[in-house]
Amino acid sequence: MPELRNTTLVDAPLRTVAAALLDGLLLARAVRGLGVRISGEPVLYRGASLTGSVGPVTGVLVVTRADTTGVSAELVGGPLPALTLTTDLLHTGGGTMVVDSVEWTSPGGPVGRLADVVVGRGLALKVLQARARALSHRSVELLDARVVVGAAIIRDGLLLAQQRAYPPDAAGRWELPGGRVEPGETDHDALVRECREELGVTVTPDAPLSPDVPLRPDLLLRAYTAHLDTGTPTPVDHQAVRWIGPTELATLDWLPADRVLLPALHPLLTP
Ligand SMILES: Nc1nc2c([nH]c(=O)n2[C@H]2C[C@H](O)[C@@H](COP(=O)(O)OP(=O)(O)OP(=O)(O)O)O2)c(=O)[nH]1
Repeated sequence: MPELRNTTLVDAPLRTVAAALLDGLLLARAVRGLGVRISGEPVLYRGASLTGSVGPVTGVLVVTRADTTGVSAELVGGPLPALTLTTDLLHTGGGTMVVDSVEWTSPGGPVGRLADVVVGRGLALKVLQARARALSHRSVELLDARVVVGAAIIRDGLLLAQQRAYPPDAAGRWELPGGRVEPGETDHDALVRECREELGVTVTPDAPLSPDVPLRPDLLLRAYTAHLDTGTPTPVDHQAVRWIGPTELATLDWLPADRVLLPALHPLLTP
């Protein structure tokens, strides 16, 4: 199976580069001008799909891994050969090493193999290099982003989720309790304050749950696991709050960014 690799050193911590990698529009922006069109969701999560086309040929890439170690995606269906795109992140003393690799099956026959070498490899390398440049740029942008903290409060194997009441495009969708970190606050301070204001409860935050998730150019979501110390969660500005189990987790209409958190949340819940 032919394979192509591209390695880039990004001058940002692994946590920031992992977040930039989850930007669903990064690849689409990177390949503009290369004759490749990509569309998809604003954020990459396990199970998300991206549609790519080169000329009249279209394929669907499905994300199979999106966590702090990197992202993988596989091309499914369509007339194109089987293709796997893998990006691994490695912490180094001088930044984050990004190792991209693409593996694919060659089309059959001598003409197919020639097209593979001339067209396939050339295009794949250009796409990888353009994506690596876009990733560096997005990582540097995210270094200055404001942080929205989210609390994954688990009790008796259930997760506390809250349902937004506004704005109209988010109303009815589910999220974790939390909000923006104010200047001078730590992430933990902000989580404790937001849970008191939004739900009337006292919580103790613990460790980060998953990679940071990019929300906007200058905003990212950072989720922490947390314990409920005192109080009964009562919605103040939200439509509802609910304790949910592992089965319900996948069926709720979450905000898009929260879909990234589901694989990390699932093992913490018990039926
Ligand atoms: N608290 C919280 N916010 C989330 C989650 N996922 C997610 O995309 N967000 C978004 C929704 C909001 O746009 C932003 C939180 O900002 P905020 O606490 O100031 O809420 P807000 O509605 O007043 O903010 P805004 O969008 O009106 O600027 O983060 C989540 O799980 N918890």
